[in-house]
Amino acid sequence: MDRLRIATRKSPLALWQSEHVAAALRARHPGLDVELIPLSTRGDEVLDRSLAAIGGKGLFLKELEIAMQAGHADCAVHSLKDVPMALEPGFALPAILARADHADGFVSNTFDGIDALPVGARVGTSSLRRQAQLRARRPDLQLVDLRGNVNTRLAKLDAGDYDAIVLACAGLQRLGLETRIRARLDAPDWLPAPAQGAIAIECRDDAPGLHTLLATLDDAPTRRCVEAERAMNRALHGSCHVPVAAYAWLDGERLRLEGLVGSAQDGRAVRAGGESSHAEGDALGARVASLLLEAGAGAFLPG
Ligand SMILES: NCc1[nH]cc(CCC(=O)O)c1CC(=O)O
Repeated sequence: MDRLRIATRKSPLALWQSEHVAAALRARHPGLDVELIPLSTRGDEVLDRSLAAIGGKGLFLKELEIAMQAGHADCAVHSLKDVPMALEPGFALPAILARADHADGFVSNTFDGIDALPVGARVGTSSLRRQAQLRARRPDLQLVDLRGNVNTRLAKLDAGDYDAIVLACAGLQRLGLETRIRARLDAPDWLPAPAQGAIAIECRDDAPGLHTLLATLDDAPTRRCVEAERAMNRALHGSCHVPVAAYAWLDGERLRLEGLVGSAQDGRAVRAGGESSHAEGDALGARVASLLLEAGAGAFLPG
Protein backbone atom coordinates (compact mmCIF):
# COMPACT_ATOMS: atom_id res chain seq x y z
CA MET A 1 0.00 0.00 0.00
CA ASP A 2 1.58 3.31 -1.03
CA ARG A 3 -1.35 5.71 -0.91
CA LEU A 4 -3.96 6.32 1.81
CA ARG A 5 -7.00 8.59 1.47
CA ILE A 6 -8.59 9.74 4.75
CA ALA A 7 -12.23 10.87 4.63
CA THR A 8 -12.89 13.65 7.12
CA ARG A 9 -15.59 16.11 8.13
CA LYS A 10 -14.78 19.71 7.31
CA SER A 11 -15.01 21.38 10.74
CA PRO A 12 -11.72 22.84 12.00
CA LEU A 13 -11.63 20.20 14.79
CA ALA A 14 -12.29 17.31 12.39
CA LEU A 15 -9.59 18.59 10.02
CA TRP A 16 -7.11 18.95 12.90
CA GLN A 17 -7.80 15.38 14.05
CA SER A 18 -7.48 13.95 10.54
CA GLU A 19 -4.27 15.90 9.94
CA HIS A 20 -2.98 14.56 13.27
CA VAL A 21 -3.67 10.99 12.13
CA ALA A 22 -2.12 11.70 8.71
CA ALA A 23 1.06 13.03 10.35
CA ALA A 24 1.30 10.01 12.69
CA LEU A 25 0.90 7.61 9.75
CA ARG A 26 3.51 9.45 7.65
CA ALA A 27 5.94 9.33 10.60
CA ARG A 28 5.43 5.58 11.07
CA HIS A 29 5.30 4.63 7.40
CA PRO A 30 7.82 6.76 5.46
CA GLY A 31 6.95 6.78 1.78
CA LEU A 32 3.21 6.38 2.41
CA ASP A 33 1.34 9.09 0.51
CA VAL A 34 -1.44 10.26 2.87
CA GLU A 35 -4.16 12.57 1.62
CA LEU A 36 -7.31 14.10 3.25
CA ILE A 37 -10.70 13.96 1.53
CA PRO A 38 -12.91 16.58 3.27
CA LEU A 39 -16.65 15.80 3.06
CA SER A 40 -19.79 17.44 4.36
CA THR A 41 -22.17 15.37 6.54
CA ARG A 42 -25.83 15.90 7.40
CA GLY A 43 -24.89 16.25 11.06
CA ASP A 44 -22.80 19.32 10.11
CA GLU A 45 -25.37 20.83 7.76
CA VAL A 46 -28.59 20.62 9.77
CA LEU A 47 -28.00 22.99 12.68
CA ASP A 48 -31.53 24.19 13.41
CA ARG A 49 -32.72 20.92 14.95
CA SER A 50 -31.31 18.77 17.74
CA LEU A 51 -29.16 15.82 16.74
CA ALA A 52 -31.61 13.49 18.46
CA ALA A 53 -34.43 14.85 16.27
CA ILE A 54 -32.61 14.34 12.96
CA GLY A 55 -31.30 10.84 13.62
CA GLY A 56 -28.44 10.90 16.09
CA LYS A 57 -24.70 10.56 16.02
CA GLY A 58 -24.57 8.24 12.99
CA LEU A 59 -25.25 11.28 10.81
CA PHE A 60 -21.67 12.41 11.29
CA LEU A 61 -20.41 9.11 9.87
CA LYS A 62 -22.79 8.20 7.05
CA GLU A 63 -21.30 10.25 4.20
CA LEU A 64 -17.79 9.14 5.19
CA GLU A 65 -18.89 5.49 5.18
CA ILE A 66 -20.51 5.93 1.77
CA ALA A 67 -17.19 7.31 0.45
CA MET A 68 -15.32 4.28 1.84
CA GLN A 69 -17.88 1.87 0.39
CA ALA A 70 -17.62 3.55 -3.02
CA GLY A 71 -13.83 3.28 -2.92
CA HIS A 72 -13.32 7.07 -2.82
CA ALA A 73 -11.58 6.88 0.57
CA ASP A 74 -9.68 4.19 2.50
CA CYS A 75 -10.50 5.22 6.05
CA ALA A 76 -12.19 7.91 8.12
CA VAL A 77 -11.18 9.71 11.31
CA HIS A 78 -13.75 10.39 14.06
CA SER A 79 -14.05 11.63 17.61
CA LEU A 80 -14.91 8.29 19.19
CA LYS A 81 -17.60 9.90 21.32
CA ASP A 82 -19.51 10.69 18.11
CA VAL A 83 -19.34 7.06 16.89
CA PRO A 84 -22.53 5.02 17.55
CA MET A 85 -22.18 2.07 19.97
CA ALA A 86 -23.02 -0.34 17.11
CA LEU A 87 -20.93 0.33 13.99
CA GLU A 88 -22.52 -0.08 10.57
CA PRO A 89 -22.08 -3.69 9.38
CA GLY A 90 -18.98 -4.03 7.19
CA PHE A 91 -16.91 -1.48 9.13
CA ALA A 92 -14.32 -1.74 11.91
CA LEU A 93 -12.28 0.53 14.19
CA PRO A 94 -8.70 -0.75 13.69
CA ALA A 95 -7.19 2.07 15.77
CA ILE A 96 -8.14 4.11 18.82
CA LEU A 97 -5.41 6.68 19.50
CA ALA A 98 -4.05 7.51 22.95
CA ARG A 99 -6.67 9.54 24.75
CA ALA A 100 -6.13 13.27 25.19
CA ASP A 101 -7.84 15.25 27.97
CA HIS A 102 -11.09 13.48 28.96
CA ALA A 103 -12.62 16.42 30.80
CA ASP A 104 -15.29 18.94 29.93
CA GLY A 105 -14.36 22.59 30.34
CA PHE A 106 -16.42 25.51 31.65
CA VAL A 107 -16.06 28.45 29.25
CA SER A 108 -17.20 31.97 30.08
CA ASN A 109 -16.00 35.53 29.54
CA THR A 110 -17.27 36.62 32.95
CA PHE A 111 -17.53 33.78 35.45
CA ASP A 112 -14.91 31.47 36.98
CA GLY A 113 -16.99 28.31 37.27
CA ILE A 114 -20.45 26.79 37.67
CA ASP A 115 -20.70 27.86 41.32
CA ALA A 116 -19.86 31.47 40.42
CA LEU A 117 -22.81 31.83 38.01
CA PRO A 118 -25.57 34.17 39.21
CA VAL A 119 -29.06 32.75 39.83
CA GLY A 120 -30.86 32.10 36.55
CA ALA A 121 -27.73 32.48 34.39
CA ARG A 122 -27.98 31.31 30.75
CA VAL A 123 -25.76 28.33 29.95
CA GLY A 124 -25.56 27.04 26.38
CA THR A 125 -25.31 23.33 25.64
CA SER A 126 -27.41 20.90 23.60
CA SER A 127 -25.85 17.88 25.28
CA LEU A 128 -28.42 16.12 27.52
CA ARG A 129 -25.50 14.72 29.51
CA ARG A 130 -24.14 18.21 30.24
CA GLN A 131 -27.65 19.56 30.91
CA ALA A 132 -28.35 16.79 33.44
CA GLN A 133 -25.13 17.42 35.36
CA LEU A 134 -25.64 21.21 35.30
CA ARG A 135 -29.23 20.79 36.59
CA ALA A 136 -28.05 18.45 39.35
CA ARG A 137 -25.67 21.12 40.62
CA ARG A 138 -27.66 24.23 39.87
CA PRO A 139 -31.41 23.73 39.37
CA ASP A 140 -31.85 27.49 38.89
CA LEU A 141 -29.83 27.78 35.67
CA GLN A 142 -31.47 28.48 32.35
CA LEU A 143 -30.19 25.85 29.92
CA VAL A 144 -30.29 26.94 26.30
CA ASP A 145 -29.69 24.87 23.15
CA LEU A 146 -26.36 25.45 21.42
CA ARG A 147 -25.21 23.44 18.40
CA GLY A 148 -22.57 23.94 15.75
CA ASN A 149 -18.85 23.36 15.71
CA VAL A 150 -16.56 24.53 18.50
CA ASN A 151 -15.73 27.85 16.82
CA THR A 152 -19.41 28.62 16.16
CA ARG A 153 -20.28 27.93 19.79
CA LEU A 154 -17.50 30.22 21.04
CA ALA A 155 -18.65 32.97 18.66
CA LYS A 156 -22.19 32.76 20.09
CA LEU A 157 -20.80 32.99 23.62
CA ASP A 158 -18.72 36.03 22.65
CA ALA A 159 -21.79 37.65 21.03
CA GLY A 160 -23.43 37.61 24.49
CA ASP A 161 -26.02 34.90 23.80
CA TYR A 162 -24.93 32.94 26.91
CA ASP A 163 -23.25 33.57 30.29
CA ALA A 164 -21.27 30.36 29.88
CA ILE A 165 -20.98 27.23 27.74
CA VAL A 166 -19.49 23.78 28.32
CA LEU A 167 -17.12 22.26 25.76
CA ALA A 168 -14.70 19.34 25.72
CA CYS A 169 -11.21 20.41 26.85
CA ALA A 170 -9.68 18.12 24.18
CA GLY A 171 -11.36 20.00 21.33
CA LEU A 172 -10.29 23.39 22.68
CA GLN A 173 -6.72 22.22 23.21
CA ARG A 174 -6.47 20.77 19.70
CA LEU A 175 -7.62 24.08 18.22
CA GLY A 176 -5.13 26.08 20.32
CA LEU A 177 -8.02 27.56 22.33
CA GLU A 178 -7.13 26.14 25.75
CA THR A 179 -6.94 29.64 27.27
CA ARG A 180 -10.75 29.75 26.90
CA ILE A 181 -11.11 27.08 29.62
CA ARG A 182 -12.04 28.93 32.85
CA ALA A 183 -12.53 25.77 34.92
CA ARG A 184 -11.98 22.08 34.33
CA LEU A 185 -14.93 19.80 35.04
CA ASP A 186 -12.99 16.70 36.04
CA ALA A 187 -14.00 13.10 36.62
CA PRO A 188 -15.22 11.57 38.80
CA ASP A 189 -17.17 14.63 40.10
CA TRP A 190 -18.28 15.57 36.60
CA LEU A 191 -18.35 12.81 34.02
CA PRO A 192 -17.58 13.15 30.30
CA ALA A 193 -19.26 11.42 27.38
CA PRO A 194 -18.22 7.80 26.88
CA ALA A 195 -14.90 7.89 24.93
CA GLN A 196 -14.54 11.69 25.08
CA GLY A 197 -11.01 12.77 24.14
CA ALA A 198 -10.26 9.65 22.06
CA ILE A 199 -9.82 9.71 18.27
CA ALA A 200 -10.79 6.58 16.29
CA ILE A 201 -9.98 5.43 12.76
CA GLU A 202 -12.70 3.56 10.84
CA CYS A 203 -12.23 1.41 7.74
CA ARG A 204 -14.00 -1.37 5.85
CA ASP A 205 -13.62 -4.73 7.59
CA ASP A 206 -12.77 -6.58 4.36
CA ALA A 207 -9.27 -5.09 3.94
CA PRO A 208 -6.79 -6.90 6.22
CA GLY A 209 -3.70 -5.07 4.91
CA LEU A 210 -5.30 -1.70 5.53
CA HIS A 211 -6.48 -2.84 8.97
CA THR A 212 -2.93 -3.84 9.93
CA LEU A 213 -1.47 -0.56 8.68
CA LEU A 214 -3.96 1.55 10.65
CA ALA A 215 -3.66 -0.63 13.77
CA THR A 216 -0.08 0.63 14.21
CA LEU A 217 -1.67 3.76 15.78
CA ASP A 218 -3.80 1.82 18.28
CA ASP A 219 -3.23 2.54 21.98
CA ALA A 220 -4.10 -0.54 24.05
CA PRO A 221 -4.64 1.21 27.43
CA THR A 222 -7.03 3.74 25.84
CA ARG A 223 -8.91 0.95 24.03
CA ARG A 224 -9.44 -0.89 27.33
CA CYS A 225 -10.88 2.21 28.99
CA VAL A 226 -13.14 3.36 26.17
CA GLU A 227 -14.41 -0.19 25.58
CA ALA A 228 -15.66 -0.29 29.17
CA GLU A 229 -17.34 3.11 28.75
CA ARG A 230 -18.93 2.13 25.45
CA ALA A 231 -20.02 -1.28 26.79
CA MET A 232 -21.84 0.50 29.62
CA ASN A 233 -23.51 2.88 27.19
CA ARG A 234 -24.45 0.01 24.87
CA ALA A 235 -26.05 -1.95 27.72
CA LEU A 236 -28.15 1.14 28.52
CA HIS A 237 -29.03 1.52 24.84
CA GLY A 238 -27.31 4.87 25.14
CA SER A 239 -27.28 7.37 22.32
CA CYS A 240 -27.44 11.13 22.20
CA HIS A 241 -31.12 10.77 23.18
CA VAL A 242 -30.16 9.98 26.77
CA PRO A 243 -27.95 11.68 29.33
CA VAL A 244 -25.34 8.97 29.86
CA ALA A 245 -21.85 9.80 31.13
CA ALA A 246 -18.94 7.47 31.80
CA TYR A 247 -15.25 7.54 32.57
CA ALA A 248 -12.86 4.61 32.93
CA TRP A 249 -9.22 4.70 33.90
CA LEU A 250 -6.41 2.28 34.67
CA ASP A 251 -5.30 2.13 38.28
CA GLY A 252 -2.32 -0.23 38.48
CA GLU A 253 -3.62 -3.72 37.68
CA ARG A 254 -7.25 -2.60 37.85
CA LEU A 255 -9.62 -0.96 35.38
CA ARG A 256 -12.09 1.37 37.11
CA LEU A 257 -15.33 2.70 35.67
CA GLU A 258 -17.71 5.36 36.95
CA GLY A 259 -21.04 5.96 35.21
CA LEU A 260 -24.04 8.27 35.47
CA VAL A 261 -27.52 8.45 34.00
CA GLY A 262 -29.61 11.52 34.71
CA SER A 263 -32.50 13.71 33.75
CA ALA A 264 -31.92 16.85 31.71
CA GLN A 265 -35.32 18.11 32.95
CA ASP A 266 -34.98 18.03 36.71
CA GLY A 267 -31.38 17.15 37.59
CA ARG A 268 -32.13 13.80 39.20
CA ALA A 269 -29.28 11.38 38.50
CA VAL A 270 -28.00 7.98 39.53
CA ARG A 271 -24.37 6.92 39.67
CA ALA A 272 -22.57 3.63 39.90
CA GLY A 273 -19.01 2.40 39.67
CA GLY A 274 -16.98 -0.76 39.59
CA GLU A 275 -13.62 -2.30 38.80
CA SER A 276 -12.21 -5.31 36.99
CA SER A 277 -8.98 -6.58 35.48
CA HIS A 278 -7.73 -4.69 32.40
CA ALA A 279 -9.02 -7.41 30.07
CA GLU A 280 -12.61 -7.44 31.34
CA GLY A 281 -13.81 -3.99 30.28
CA ASP A 282 -16.85 -5.27 28.39
CA ALA A 283 -18.12 -7.21 31.40
CA LEU A 284 -17.33 -4.26 33.69
CA GLY A 285 -19.35 -1.92 31.46
CA ALA A 286 -22.31 -4.33 31.49
CA ARG A 287 -22.08 -4.70 35.27
CA VAL A 288 -22.02 -0.95 35.94
CA ALA A 289 -24.99 -0.56 33.56
CA SER A 290 -26.90 -3.17 35.64
CA LEU A 291 -26.04 -1.30 38.84
CA LEU A 292 -27.32 1.94 37.27
CA LEU A 293 -30.59 0.23 36.29
CA GLU A 294 -30.95 -1.23 39.81
CA ALA A 295 -30.47 2.28 41.16
CA GLY A 296 -33.36 3.55 39.02
CA ALA A 297 -31.69 4.68 35.78
CA GLY A 298 -34.63 3.21 33.83
CA ALA A 299 -36.71 6.26 34.78
CA PHE A 300 -34.38 8.47 32.68
CA LEU A 301 -34.08 6.18 29.67
CA PRO A 302 -36.57 6.27 26.80
CA GLY A 303 -39.17 3.50 26.41
N1 LIG B 1 -19.93 16.65 19.96
C1 LIG B 1 -18.89 17.30 19.21
C2 LIG B 1 -17.54 16.90 19.66
N2 LIG B 1 -17.06 15.67 19.41
C3 LIG B 1 -15.82 15.57 19.95
C4 LIG B 1 -15.53 16.76 20.59
C5 LIG B 1 -14.31 17.05 21.34
C6 LIG B 1 -13.13 16.17 21.07
C7 LIG B 1 -13.14 14.82 21.72
O1 LIG B 1 -13.98 14.47 22.57
O2 LIG B 1 -12.21 14.03 21.37
C8 LIG B 1 -16.61 17.63 20.39
C9 LIG B 1 -16.74 19.02 20.84
C10 LIG B 1 -17.26 19.18 22.26
O3 LIG B 1 -17.97 18.31 22.79
O4 LIG B 1 -16.97 20.22 22.86
